[in-house]
Amino acid sequence: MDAPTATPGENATPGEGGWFMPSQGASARPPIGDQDTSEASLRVPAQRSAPAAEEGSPDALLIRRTMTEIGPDADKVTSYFYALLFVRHPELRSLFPAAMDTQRDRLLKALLTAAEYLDNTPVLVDYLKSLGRGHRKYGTRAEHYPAVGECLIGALSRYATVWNRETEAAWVRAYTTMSQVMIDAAAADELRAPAWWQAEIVTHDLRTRDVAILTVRPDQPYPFLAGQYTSVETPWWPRVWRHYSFASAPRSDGLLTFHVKAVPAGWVSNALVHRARPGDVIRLGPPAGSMTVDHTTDSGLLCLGGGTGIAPIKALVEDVAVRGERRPVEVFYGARTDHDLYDIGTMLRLQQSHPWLSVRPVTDQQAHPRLPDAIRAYGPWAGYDAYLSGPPGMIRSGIDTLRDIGIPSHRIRHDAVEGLLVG
Ligand SMILES: NC(=O)C1=CN([C@@H]2O[C@H](COP(=O)(O)OP(=O)(O)OC[C@H]3O[C@@H](n4cnc5c(N)ncnc54)[C@H](O)[C@@H]3O)[C@@H](O)[C@H]2O)C=CC1
Repeated sequence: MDAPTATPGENATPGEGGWFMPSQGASARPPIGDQDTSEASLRVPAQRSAPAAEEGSPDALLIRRTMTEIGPDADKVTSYFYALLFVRHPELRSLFPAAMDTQRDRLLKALLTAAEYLDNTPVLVDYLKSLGRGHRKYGTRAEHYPAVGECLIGALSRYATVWNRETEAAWVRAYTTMSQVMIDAAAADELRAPAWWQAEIVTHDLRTRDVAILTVRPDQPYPFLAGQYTSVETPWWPRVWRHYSFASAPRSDGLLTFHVKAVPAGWVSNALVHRARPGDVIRLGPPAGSMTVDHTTDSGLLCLGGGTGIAPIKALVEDVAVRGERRPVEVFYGARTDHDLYDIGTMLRLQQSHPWLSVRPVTDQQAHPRLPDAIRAYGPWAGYDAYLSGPPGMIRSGIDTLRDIGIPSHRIRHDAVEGLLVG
């Protein structure tokens, strides 16, 4: 779930949620969890404030009212939805992971996103197109959408306080329109890209006890932009997908790099860090995300990368270097301790090669994060575009700090953080 945000990481980047979304993940990613949380959470249209409850088209008001009503029963609605789906359409069960526990909150998150942006067509359409393309890797087909819609409405109608013909009609209209955008986007994507890529692990470099840098070779060309992320499925957890940002700009040899941190309950991350070896083959979904460099300007880039969040920041730096641009790029690389600065050597080498780049490591002091605040000691930052990547808390406080020092919201880019979406 990726959206138009100018503000996401299992190094994971923020998360993908779906109407119909076979992926697991604890909540709130991006931290969203496996970091599972991590990955899940971040990807949503961030940086826009939610409309006031009373604003909007009649359908949007009805849909938001249902969402508010079912809020306290969100878990029950989701469980009931999947129960209906698998009883009425048992053929769809195989599209989902064996363990559904972590999958369940995805549906509601996607609904919340859609409900929030119902009247913001460009945002919603971009979001749904990305979702539609991303669903191809699950084996989702056009004929599955009506089945999902029927069970969704069955679950909502059971738990909404007010459910009448008007409410149902609003949901049917909204679901029909939205699912058609997803179906069309998937069909268009089918003409130009595979549903997924196989990628062989060529190197596996364990940098700390729990962070590994993996380089993989896709089986066919994999077009993407620096700053984007993809979803990854390992052979050990079929149909469980997690998001990871690309840690390099596109390379002439076609190889892709990921930084992965194993986190408690992070199935995919743990497998990638502790089990994966060169020769193993993983699957990749399509690229997504809008935290990319605007090459139509020469503004400076102020980049904050926390922990494995340094991965897409490194890709952005490489992107600027490849283009031969000489715009100032200032990177603040945050970590809990010096030991956690697992890629500082690479960043300092980049700094040595590029006079326009400065890299400043920032470590916590007595367990207190110093990352967003550290930028106050430098600057001025007028004229800079800001890029944030790391844990959700860092992104949130980074946004506050950046706004506080006068960087307007439209110049702050990051993958989506779940909390920002609903908040
Ligand atoms: N595109 C993205 O946004 C990406 C996000 N990530 C996410 O980054 C995270 C990395 O995890 P770790 O390496 O364990 O990071 P970590 O928990 O060790 O923290 C990294 C840095 O962020 C700071 N930080 C953490 N929480 C903060 C808060 N509430 N306020 C201010 N600063 C805070 C820490 O002080 C440290 O400098 C994961 O959640 C991962 O999903 C990873 C890759 C890409």
